[in-house]
Amino acid sequence: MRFHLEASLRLSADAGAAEKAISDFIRDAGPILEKGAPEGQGAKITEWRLAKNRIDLVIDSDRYVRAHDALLRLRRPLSELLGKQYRIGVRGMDVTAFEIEVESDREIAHRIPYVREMRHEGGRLRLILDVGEGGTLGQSEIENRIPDRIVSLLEEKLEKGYGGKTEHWELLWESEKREPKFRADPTEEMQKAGWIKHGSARGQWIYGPQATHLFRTFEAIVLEEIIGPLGYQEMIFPKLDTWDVWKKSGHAQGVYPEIYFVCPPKTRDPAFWEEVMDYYKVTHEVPLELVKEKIDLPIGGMCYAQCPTFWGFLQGMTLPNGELPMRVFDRSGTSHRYESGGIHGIERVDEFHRIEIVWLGTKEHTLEEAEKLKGCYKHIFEDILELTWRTAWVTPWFMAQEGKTGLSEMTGAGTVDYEAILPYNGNWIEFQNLSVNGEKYPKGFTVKAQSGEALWSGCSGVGLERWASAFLSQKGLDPSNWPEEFRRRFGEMPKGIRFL
Ligand SMILES: Nc1ncnc2c1ncn2[C@@H]1O[C@H](COS(=O)(=O)NC(=O)[C@@H](N)CO)[C@@H](O)[C@H]1O
Ligand SMILES: [Zn+2]
Repeated sequence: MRFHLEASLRLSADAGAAEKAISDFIRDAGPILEKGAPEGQGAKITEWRLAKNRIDLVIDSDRYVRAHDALLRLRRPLSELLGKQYRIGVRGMDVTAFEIEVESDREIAHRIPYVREMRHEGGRLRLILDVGEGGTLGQSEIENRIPDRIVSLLEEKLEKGYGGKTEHWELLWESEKREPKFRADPTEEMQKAGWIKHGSARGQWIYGPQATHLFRTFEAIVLEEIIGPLGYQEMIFPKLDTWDVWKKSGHAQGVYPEIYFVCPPKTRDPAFWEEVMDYYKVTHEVPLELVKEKIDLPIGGMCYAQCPTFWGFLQGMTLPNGELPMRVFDRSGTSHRYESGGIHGIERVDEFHRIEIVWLGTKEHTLEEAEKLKGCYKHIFEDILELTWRTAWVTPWFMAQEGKTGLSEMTGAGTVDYEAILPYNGNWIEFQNLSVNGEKYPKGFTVKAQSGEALWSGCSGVGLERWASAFLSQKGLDPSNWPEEFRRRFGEMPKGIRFL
C-alpha cells in the first residue's frame, strides 16, 4: 500500500528568514516520519519548498506511517520552531493532491465517499482522493480519520477478496442419535392438519390454535426451566429499529440486504393522500409508484436481531455493582429478515417469533451465566424434548451480521449454534444460539459499571419456528409419539378451526 500526498502549511507571515531552520528541520525529520515503522520504512518528504507564507510538501509513504499521519506529526514541532524563534504561526494546511495505491486483483465498481476517481491497472488499484479546490476531503476530514476509514474499507475488501476467513464452524458436542418417530416434512403435515396457513407476505405464516399452543408450550418451558430458576426479568424491547440503534449495534455496516425497511409518510395530512385513495377507489389497485413518491426515507427497519433495541434502556448510564449480573428477556414481537430465495417451510421464514435472552456483567459474570444457560438448555433438549441435536462454535452472529467472517478476537467471546437434524431431508438446522458478545454492546451504547470494570454481555435467541421444526420433524404431530415430559406440559390439544 502506497500513499502520495501534496500539501501546504499556511503560515501567518513570510518565513524567508526561517528558510535555513526549516531546511534543517526537514533534513532531520526522519525519526518523526519513521516512528512506529519497521527499519527503513515509514514516510519521506520527497520534495519541499518555501513559498513566502507557505511550506509546500510532497510526502510519500507506505502503510506503516500513512502520509497524512506524517503531515499531522510535522505540524506541531514545525509550529513550535517557527513560533518561538520567528514568531510565525502555522495557520492550517491545504491538501492539493492525495493518492492511495494498493495491490488488488479487482476493481471497485461503485463510488466511495471522498474518492474522486479509481483506476485499476496492472494489478494495482489507485484511489485519487477528492482534495484541493472544491474537493470534499480537507484538513478536518484528515483530522477526523476519513482517509483511515477508506484504508480500512480497502483492507476489508481485499481480505474478503482473497477469501480470507470463511464462516467458522466447529463441532462442540453432539447428543445420542434418537430414533426419529417421524420422517415427513413437518410444514406440509401442519398444513394438511390445518395447524398453519400461508400468510400473504413472503415467508410468513398464520399459526392456528394447535401450532400456537405448541409455541406457547415451548415458551412455558423456557420460563419454567430458565427464566424462573436463573432470575430473568421480562421486558418489552422496541420492534422498529432506527439507524441510530443499528449504528451502535454495528448492523449499519452490513445488514441492508436482509432488512425490511420502514418508511413513514411524508405527511399524515389526508389531502396529501387523497389522490392515492381516489386512484384505489376507482381502480381497486394501489398506485405504488404514487405511494413511493409520498413516503419518506426509511427511518430504519423491522426488528432483526431483537436485542439491539434493549440497550437504549441502559444507554449512557452507570450500573451499580449490585445490579450485576443483569438478566432480562423479551418475547414481545416478531423479527423480520428478507431471507434468501429458497424459503421453505417454517424453518426459514421472513417473519419469525423469538425469545431473546440478554445478560450483562463483568467478563466473569457473562461467561458464568452462559455456562448456566447451556446447562438449562441441555436439560430441555435431553430430558424434555429428547432431540437429536448438537452444538457448534461458529462465527459470532454480531460479526456475521456486519458482513464479517472468522472468529472474534476477544477471548471467550463467540457464538454457540444449537443444531437439530431434520430426518425428512437430513439437514441440520440452527434452532437457537447462545453468544458471549464481549464488550461490543456496552461499548456501543456507552454503558458503564460502577466498579469501572469492562462490561460484557451475552444473548441467546430461541427461535420458536425453529424449535417447532426441530421437534416436529423428529417427533411428528401426534402427541402419542411425544416424550412424556413434553406431552405433560403440552396438555390438551386445542380444538383448532375446521373448514367444509
Ligand atoms: N429466518 C429465520 N427464520 C426463523 N428463525 C430465525 C430466522 N433467523 C433467525 N432465526 C432464529 O433466531 C435465532 C437467533 O438469530 S441469530 O441471527 O442467529 N442471532 C441473533 O440475532 C442474536 N441477537 C440472538 O437472537 C436463530 O438461532 C433462529 O432460531
Ligand atoms: Zn441478541
